[in-house]
Amino acid sequence: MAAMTLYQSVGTLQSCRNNGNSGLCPDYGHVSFRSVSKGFKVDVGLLRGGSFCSRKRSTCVIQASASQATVFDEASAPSSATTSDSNKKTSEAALILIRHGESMWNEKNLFTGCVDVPLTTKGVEEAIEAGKRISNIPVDMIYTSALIRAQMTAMLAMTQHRRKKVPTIIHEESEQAGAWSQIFSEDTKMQCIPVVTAWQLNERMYGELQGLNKQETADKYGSEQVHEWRRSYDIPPPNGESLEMCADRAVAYFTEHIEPQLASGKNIMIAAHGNSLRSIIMYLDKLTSQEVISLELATGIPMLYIFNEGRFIRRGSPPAPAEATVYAYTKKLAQYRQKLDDNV
Ligand SMILES: O=C(O)[C@@H](CO)OP(=O)(O)O
Repeated sequence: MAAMTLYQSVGTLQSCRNNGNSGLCPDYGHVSFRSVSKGFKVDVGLLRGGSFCSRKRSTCVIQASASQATVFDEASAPSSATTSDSNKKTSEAALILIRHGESMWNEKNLFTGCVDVPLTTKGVEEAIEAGKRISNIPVDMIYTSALIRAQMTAMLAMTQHRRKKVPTIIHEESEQAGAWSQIFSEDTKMQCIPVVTAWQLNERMYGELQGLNKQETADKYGSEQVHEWRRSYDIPPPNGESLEMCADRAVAYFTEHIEPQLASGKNIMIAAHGNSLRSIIMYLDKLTSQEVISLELATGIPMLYIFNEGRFIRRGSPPAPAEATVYAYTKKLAQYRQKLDDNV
């Protein structure tokens, strides 16, 4: 597809429809809009990452290929942006969040929490599919929980990345582990992506619900009680962690370790869990303890944020390569993708 890529002239976002709200779209979900470029109309159909649409006077550049079109927002794009994986010239960086693919206990409908179970075949496929969605987005560092389902997801997703860097787990559990996993070639190091594993990103500890069947538990205690344990902000399951307690460690880890990397221009992927990611999204999107109740994350669907000038801008989930949709890349991300296309 590389040769088919073309840049059309700057167009103006003319209308944006979402629940009848012309010109103003929420940060979530898909929106459809039409863009009018000088002299000709372009119907670009679906747009993901509604933050692009939130400014009525936004201008966009349309990059079209035979299979898929991408759109990026000129207004938010620094002109000095480069196409390197890690851009030190601007503070913009990509943050990808992925909930692991289906695990063997998701399949059996068991409360899992911190029990360390692997992915199912479906989960493996979801992780690979997630990788295809982010295969054009730069990744300089990966953070995963200490649990195998998140680590499998990160590794499988990266097998699909077009840059073909190798995710390499950092072992710092002992001095010897660090020493024995050293790489002695600078060139090889440049082709590696460090993977940091952190227990703080683990799923919330589900206490005495771990290993119980979710349906049977709802039948026994009532679905309202079980929903409260599963989705409320501050009510913990018996001897387990509430979302608030989970946030105390997951969000603290994010702000202490991951945010500084983003601020230095590093593009980051985090592979973690339904509830540890809910707590991080609550922080990123400034959700209230009421709003977070209805936040549900699907397995294996990556979500992209742009970190710019200390702010997190939600961009939704990048489309799979086969999807005929338009995605609101930033200029920097569009240039990165273009560079990958040029090197094919
Ligand atoms: O069992 C778990 O650990 C979690 C995620 O699968 O369940 P829930 O959907 O209740 O957050």
